Amino acid sequence: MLDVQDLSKNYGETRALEGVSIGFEKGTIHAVLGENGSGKSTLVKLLSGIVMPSRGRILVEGRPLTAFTPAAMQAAGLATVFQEVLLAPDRTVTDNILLGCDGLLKRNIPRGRRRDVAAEALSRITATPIDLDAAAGDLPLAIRQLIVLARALARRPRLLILDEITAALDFGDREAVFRTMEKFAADGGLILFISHRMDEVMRLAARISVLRNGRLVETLARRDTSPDALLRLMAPAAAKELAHAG
Ligand SMILES: Nc1ncnc2c1ncn2[C@@H]1O[C@H](COP(=O)(O)OP(=O)(O)OP(=O)(O)O)[C@@H](O)[C@H]1O
Repeated sequence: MLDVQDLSKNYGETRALEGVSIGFEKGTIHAVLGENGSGKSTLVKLLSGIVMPSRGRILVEGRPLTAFTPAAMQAAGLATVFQEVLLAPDRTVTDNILLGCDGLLKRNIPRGRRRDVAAEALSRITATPIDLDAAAGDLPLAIRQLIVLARALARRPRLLILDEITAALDFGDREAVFRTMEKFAADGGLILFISHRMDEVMRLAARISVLRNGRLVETLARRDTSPDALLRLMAPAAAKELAHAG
């Protein structure tokens, strides 16, 4: 469904991503693991059209993308939820969920239906009651995180990129978000899941790609690996130290 081939990004002398090739399959939760600075955010930014690749290709359903802009990525069916919660603080929860939906979708939602569409998107990811008319900026971080996830889902993407989104969530909301992720994949979508948390990765991901120093170390099936083995792939030196300390 999504392939990156020889994908590279340089910032001056820094090789943030170097020759990374990964095939992502539909109906899968695919995790990308790596230490700070390993290139995870750079991969997400490339797939979101925020930065241009220095080299390499991105293919969706076998077709190489020719434009690298957020609009082009959205048109190809990708939606990203970023680590930093980006929303319009003075606008209502409803406005924020429908904000950025493409023009077509906006025109298709009559005024009176806007709140229903927003409520439906939120109900898919949380049982927490959220005031749809509140200014988004006045709400706690966890709620704001759910709003940006609801916004991504309202666009009905085929491919959802989740970049470290669970940190702010409490247990109940996190479980609700996991169930939504599993359903999204079961319905044939692809989730690219960026997380530091090994427990989340081992629980959710069917496939795992490990990055180190901007390079792909390996892509493997979860059933063929273990947290210890993944740690060794992510950071061989640290894993050795841990083993000695133990
Ligand atoms: N805009 C930039 N200008 C210069 N160097 C950058 C820029 N963005 C990232 N880098 C460098 O590229 C490398 C990869 O960074 P990246 O943010 O992709 O890693 P990461 O795995 O996402 O880390 P983190 O978990 O801290 O977000 C790092 O060495 C980083 O310092």
